[in-house]
Amino acid sequence: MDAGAGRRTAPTGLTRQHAAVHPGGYNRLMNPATNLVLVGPMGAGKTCVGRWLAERFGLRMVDADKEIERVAGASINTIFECEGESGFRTRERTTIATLLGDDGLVLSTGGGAVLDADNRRLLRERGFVVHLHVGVEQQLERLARDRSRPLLARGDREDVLRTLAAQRAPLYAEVADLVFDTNDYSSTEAAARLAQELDARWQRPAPRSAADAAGRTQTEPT
Ligand SMILES: Nc1ncnc2c1ncn2[C@@H]1O[C@H](COP(=O)(O)OP(=O)(O)OP(=O)(O)O)[C@@H](O)[C@H]1O
Ligand SMILES: O=C(O)C1=C[C@@H](O)[C@@H](O)[C@H](O)C1
Ligand SMILES: [Mg+2]
Repeated sequence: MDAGAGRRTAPTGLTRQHAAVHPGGYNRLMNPATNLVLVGPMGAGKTCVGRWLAERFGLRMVDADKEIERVAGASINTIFECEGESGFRTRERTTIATLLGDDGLVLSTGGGAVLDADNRRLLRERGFVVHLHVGVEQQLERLARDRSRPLLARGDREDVLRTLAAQRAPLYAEVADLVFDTNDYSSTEAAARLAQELDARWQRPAPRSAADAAGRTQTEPT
């Protein structure tokens, strides 16, 4: 379900920028990370918008949830059943740390990745972090037919989503360099508008040359 499902007419677009100074000393507005990290609630579009942005910016798309499933050889539902949420969170922490060892990524995180303080620190250190926002009403529409998110099976969906939103809002705010509200856009519109914002605001370094990537300087003999 996509293509503008449940859109309202008034475009709200952007957003807010986070003017905090990074622990490393530089202003977050000039954060020169080579990785783009997407955080936000379930159904914000981290996975589908991430794919589009990776293509647009020539980056490698990685999705933490999918990587966890690949490594475990099991679905997120099964991991929750067998190991509980805490087992899933342990896997999530390891996976994010491993993935962020690399450069030139779009990393789409799971909705609860920000719960862990080590994850929050690493996301900020290793990426330009975009908080994709979505409100609970839109989440309910976008995820109406979804059965792959175990937290949504824990009770009344709206109650669950409102509780998670209240708990997590300060954590998303803590890590975000940029906040982008997706409520009024289809996933492709959101991706295109966010890409424009990133062109203006993300001071990403030039891509490494093939020689750099291979660990040589250009003057060395081949
Ligand atoms: N802007 C949008 N408008 C309408 N539908 C959308 C939008 N963004 C995402 N969707 C739809 O919502 C569903 C969930 O999207 P997606 O999987 O990208 O969310 P997510 O942020 O990655 O969630 P999670 O945290 O659970 O991984 C998909 O069916 C997707 O097509
Ligand atoms: O919001 C959450 O805590 C989750 C979101 C999904 O992306 C998955 O990571 C998992 O279903 C948990
Ligand atoms: Mg996702």
